[in-house]
Parts: sequence; structure tokens; C-alpha cells
Amino acid sequence: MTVSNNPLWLYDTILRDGAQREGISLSLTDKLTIARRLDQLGIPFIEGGWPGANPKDVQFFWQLQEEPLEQAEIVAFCSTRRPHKAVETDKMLQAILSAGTRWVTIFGKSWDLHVLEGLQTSLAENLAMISDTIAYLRSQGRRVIYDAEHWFDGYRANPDYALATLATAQQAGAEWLVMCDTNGGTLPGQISEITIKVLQGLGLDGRSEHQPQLGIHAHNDSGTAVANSLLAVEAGATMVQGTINGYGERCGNANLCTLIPNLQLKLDYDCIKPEQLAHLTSTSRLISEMVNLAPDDHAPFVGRSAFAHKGGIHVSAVQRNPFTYEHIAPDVVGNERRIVVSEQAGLSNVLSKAELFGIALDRQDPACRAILETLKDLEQQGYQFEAAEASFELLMRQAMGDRQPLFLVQGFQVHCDLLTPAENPAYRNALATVKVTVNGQNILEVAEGNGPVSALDQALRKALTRFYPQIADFHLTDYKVRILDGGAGTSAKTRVLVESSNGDRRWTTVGVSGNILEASYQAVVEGIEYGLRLLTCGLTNQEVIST
Ligand SMILES: CC(=O)SCCNC(=O)CCNC(=O)[C@H](O)C(C)(C)COP(=O)(O)OP(=O)(O)OC[C@H]1O[C@@H](n2cnc3c(N)ncnc32)[C@H](O)[C@@H]1OP(=O)(O)O
Ligand SMILES: CC(=O)C(=O)O
Repeated sequence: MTVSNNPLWLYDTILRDGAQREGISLSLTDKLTIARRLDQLGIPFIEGGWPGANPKDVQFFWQLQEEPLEQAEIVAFCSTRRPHKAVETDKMLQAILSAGTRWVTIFGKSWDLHVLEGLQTSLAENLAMISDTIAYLRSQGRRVIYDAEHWFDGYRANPDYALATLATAQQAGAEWLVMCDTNGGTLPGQISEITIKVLQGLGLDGRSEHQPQLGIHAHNDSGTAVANSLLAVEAGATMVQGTINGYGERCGNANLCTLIPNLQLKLDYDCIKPEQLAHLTSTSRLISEMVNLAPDDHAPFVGRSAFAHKGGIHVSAVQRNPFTYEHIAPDVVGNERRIVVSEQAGLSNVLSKAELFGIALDRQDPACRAILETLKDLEQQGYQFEAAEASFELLMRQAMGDRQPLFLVQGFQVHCDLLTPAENPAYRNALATVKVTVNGQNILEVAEGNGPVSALDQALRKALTRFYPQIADFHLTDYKVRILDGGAGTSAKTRVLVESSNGDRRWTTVGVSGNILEASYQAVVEGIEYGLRLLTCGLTNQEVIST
């Protein structure tokens, strides 16, 4: 751990509280991989789990005893002892000792309601549970973080008793007193006020190494977990608990991907090194991949859209000086600026894309305005190019006279047979016929598919393979359909987005028509054309698939 002038201690609990989120289930390997990634990111405290609660968490701590982390303290979590039980015989406390960590986090009750109704014990016994547990763990050589569960609710209900629980933890030897907004119902103003009263009530200055310091563990049920954490810090807390991407029980925990840059870049706390901060975005994405939840494109700092500029006015200004529409430089957190094309675009968006695509285009060139007008006209018809950059590049190249036809589809037909025989689930229920001209040769080809779009794609690729054998590596990887004017019923316009891949790159094309097959055909044909141009004309801008 680094010591600095304005230290702020980060504590990630994704492996424990994050795993309490509905929909997340981490394997042992996932937990180890995430722990190592957080270690590399420079998080000083990583809560690894509750060793007494399940065998996976027991194994996790054993595994880390074999191969320790590089810089982080791995922390084992547990409750105070059970009412009227001895600490020496409490299985949970024995399990937390077996975890072999230097630091442990113990949670205990602050709210008289929880003591009386949840634990069904007396207020005095709860104080004894806190005191005995912490003193026992200290006697066994452990350093203790005390998580005061329901701290803010407890303080509001009975401030004297709530403060007595923290004073008890302090006297028993806890080095951190963490105020938990367990139900996530507290608003920012109350956080500041109560944090200041706690420091006064316990006679702490909030910074001395010789006294316990305060921490904050905020849940996001009111949508204010990040704000609450920032205000607790400004009021004197020096530890922030949260999780990467804000995963956690119910609505989640305070999102460290938002907190870290705010604390470090705006409030000037020393959290992690600048070179570690530059891995924040990749860490966020890796972890969302590991927990199998789609990344939030609009997440502050790390979302794909966090530095995406769509409005023409914004793009024009950002190209002159990025700080006109960006609160920080994206690369500081490992993110990137993106320019999006749509009906909200101006010439600056078109020029920016031209540069990205390697197309020489000048603002004064009439083609530039013509491209913008075509873009707006097509978007008015229902096309959407912000998600289909490959189609936009083809549109630009067409306008620049740089799109010689590689093949010409003369026509196609599709037949569907919806009665899949029960005894043969692999039966391909669609048949497509295509007529294509390549290099002056007419080809007629037929193929089966699982559905009409697949059959059409297969037939086209079959027809073109003899001229372009690389097509064998192309695949349709995603297919999205959107009805544009639902009120028109079955004659509504349909927009189809098709994502294609050749194994190491992927690209998206768009088609729009009143006929879903026609819209699919446009998107599929452009997808194949784009893939061929990637190979034959050296296009390089499309997304590289990481392996
Ligand atoms: C605020 C938080 O997020 S705290 C962390 C919450 N996380 C989890 O609960 C996930 C892991 N939990 C588990 O695996 C299980 O709940 C276990 C192993 C901890 C306990 O399982 P069980 O013994 O079957 O008890 P169960 O889950 O039904 O009930 C919880 C027990 O803990 C007791 N308890 C709750 N808080 C505390 C505390 N701070 N100190 C001591 N005991 C407590 C309850 O009174 C109840 O005990 P009782 O049944 O003897 O009255
Ligand atoms: C400890 C904890 O997770 C909470 O109080 O929310």
C-alpha cells in the first residue's frame, strides 16, 4: 500500500456484496481472476468473501494463501458472534481465522430495531457481541474493520445507542469504523450531517493514524450511493467501500468506477496511480464480461458513450478543443472519444468519420455536404447509422466515387416451411435462391437455412465463394429487428441491423424497408460487401475482436 499526502483508502466488495446481486454467480476461478485484476488496479483492500458461509469462499482464501496478491490486502468478512455464544466456539469466527488474512471485516448491528427484532436479543448483548468478537480477533493477531450495518437508520432512530456500538468497536480494537447505509435510503445532506456528528461524538479527528478512522459503505437504493460516499469523504471519512460497476445487493453499491476518478481527479485524493487509473475502463469491461452482464454504455467515465459526441455543435467544438464538451480527458481513465453520425450530425461529424476511414475529404468539397444531406435523408426514412458504421462508410465511399461494385444481386427468392418435423429438430426450414452477377458471369445458387435471413446469407455466400474464397470465414453474429412505425401493423417499416464477423473483425450494416426480407437483404448484402472490401481494399477502422 502506498502512503501519500492526501490518502483515501479504497475497499472493493464485488466478491462479497457484488455477488449478492441477483443474476451474479461467480465461480472460484472468476473470483480469483477478479481479485488479481483489482490488485493490479491498485485497490488496497479487496473483500474476498465470507469464509464461513460457503465452501467456495473457503477455497478462495486458501488459494490466495498459496499465491498471494501483489499489493492488496485481501479481507475476510463475517458477522459478530451469535447472541449468548462464546467466540471460541463460533464456527464462523473459526472459519474467518482459517482464511489466514491479516485483515478481517466484521459487521454488527447499529440499529436498536435490528437488535431487538432481527437478532431477537438485548441491546446490551449486542454490545457484548461486538466487543467480544473484535477483541477475540485482535487477540488472534487480526486487524479489524468494523462495518456498522444500518448505521444511518440506527443513528436516526437512537443516536446514543448507535454511537455506543461504534465506541464499543473502537475500544475493542477496530481500526476502521465503516458507516453502512445498508438499506440505501439516506440522502446526501443527512450523510454529511451524521458523519460530522460521529467524529464529534467519538472524539475523532478523522485523519490521525493513532485513532480509528471512518469509512462509508453506501447502497444505491435512492440512486445516491456515489454522492453519499463523496459527501462522507468530504465530511471526514477516509475509506470508501464500493464495487466496480456498482454491482451489489438490490440496486447495488457505490460504483467505484465513478468514485475513483471523482475522488482522484476532482477532489485531489490519492487513490491509485495514474497509470492504474488508465486501466479503469478495461477493468470495468472485463468484470462486466466475467459476471455476464452487458456493460452500461452510458456509465460515467467508463461507458462506451461517456465520451461519444453526437450533436454537430458538440463535434465541431470538441475538434477545436475537447474540453468544450468533455469534463476530463477520456484517456486518463482508459476510455476514448467517439464521434457518432446521425441526423443530429453536422459537417464536423462527417469530416471526423472521413478521417477515421482514411478518406480524403475537405469541408469545402461539395461531396461533404452531399454526404451529410444523404445521411439526414436516410435517417428520416428510418436508417440509423450510429450503430451501423460499415454502412455509413460504404455510403461515403459511394459519394466519393470509390465504391466499384464487387457483385450485383439480380434477384432473390425465399421460401419458408414452418412445419419443422418434430422428429428432426435440425431440419432447416427455409430455402433461398439468388441470382448474382460477378465479373460478367451470372450465377444462380440455392441454399437452405434456419430461417429466411440465414438461407439468404448462405445462398449469397455460396454464389460468391468461388470468386472470393475468404467469404467462407464470414459469419452473421447478430441480427436485430426494430419496427419503426408500430401503428401501421403488418405494413410497418422495419429496420434491420446485421453484425458480421470474419473472426478478427466485426462490422454492422443496416437495411430499411416495409418488407422485413428486403430490409434484411440490404443489410446482409452490405455486410458481405463490406467484409470483402475489408480484405480487398484494406479498410481498417472496424472493431477488432479481442481474443
Ligand atoms: C448487510 C449485509 O449484506 S450482511 C451480509 C449478508 N450476506 C449473506 O447473508 C450471504 C451469506 N449468508 C449465508 O450464507 C447464510 O445466511 C449464513 C451462513 C451466514 C447464515 O445461515 P443460517 O445460519 O442458516 O442463518 P440464516 O441465514 O437463516 O439467518 C441469519 C442468522 O444470522 C444472524 N445474524 C444476522 N446478523 C448478525 C450479526 N451481525 N451478528 C450475529 N448474528 C447475526 C440472524 O439473527 C440469524 O440467526 P438465527 O437464525 O440464529 O436467528
Ligand atoms: C455490510 C454491508 O454490506 C451493509 O451493511 O450493506
